[in-house]
Amino acid sequence: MGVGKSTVGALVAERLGCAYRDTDDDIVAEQGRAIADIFVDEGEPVFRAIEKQAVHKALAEHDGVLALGGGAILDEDTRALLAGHRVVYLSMDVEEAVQRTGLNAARPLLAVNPRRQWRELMDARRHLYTEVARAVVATDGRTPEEVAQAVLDALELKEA
Ligand SMILES: Nc1ncnc2c1ncn2[C@@H]1O[C@H](COP(=O)(O)OP(=O)(O)OP(=O)(O)O)[C@@H](O)[C@H]1O
Ligand SMILES: O=C(O)C1=C[C@@H](O)[C@@H](O)[C@H](O)C1
Ligand SMILES: [Mg+2]
Repeated sequence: MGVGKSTVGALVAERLGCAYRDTDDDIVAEQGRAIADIFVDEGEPVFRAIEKQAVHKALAEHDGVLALGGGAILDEDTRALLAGHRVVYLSMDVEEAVQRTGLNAARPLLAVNPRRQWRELMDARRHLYTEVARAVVATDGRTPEEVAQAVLDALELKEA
């Protein structure tokens, strides 16, 4: 969460000359409300069901760079579907995470105690991110442009 999936995803797409899409944006557009509102109104399980559908739709329709929501990999079917794709896990340490996300209420799962909640989430998820990833790219101390270049290098892709 807040590692730069949207920022870096858009930059990578620009460099490759392909389309960029973000499943969080798809969900907001389709639902006509913010992600935080879906969490508050209906709870996380309903959000995850909406997210699963959005990710599967985007993977079927879209050809280019796709940024996923941070929790999309919690779903087993989604992880199986991702196995056929060049998945990049962007990583960062907790201090960088707190700096990038702050106390931003738009990220409901970090709204109360960001440092502790981020650590707990990562302890529960790290193995899943690693499992689906073809490449792991550390983002700490790197600008978004440097991260985008590291992604292209890790996937052995050339700029268009
Ligand atoms: N490499 C970087 N260095 C410093 N700041 C960054 C970097 N990448 C992104 N940021 C900043 O961190 C914040 C989060 O970035 P972004 O929204 O792209 O993350 P995200 O992974 O898409 O988050 P979410 O999980 O909420 O979708 C933004 O303010 C962005 O400008
Ligand atoms: O990591 C997560 O669980 C989330 C990440 C965001 O991209 C959003 O999908 C939402 O805030 C949940
Ligand atoms: Mg994002």
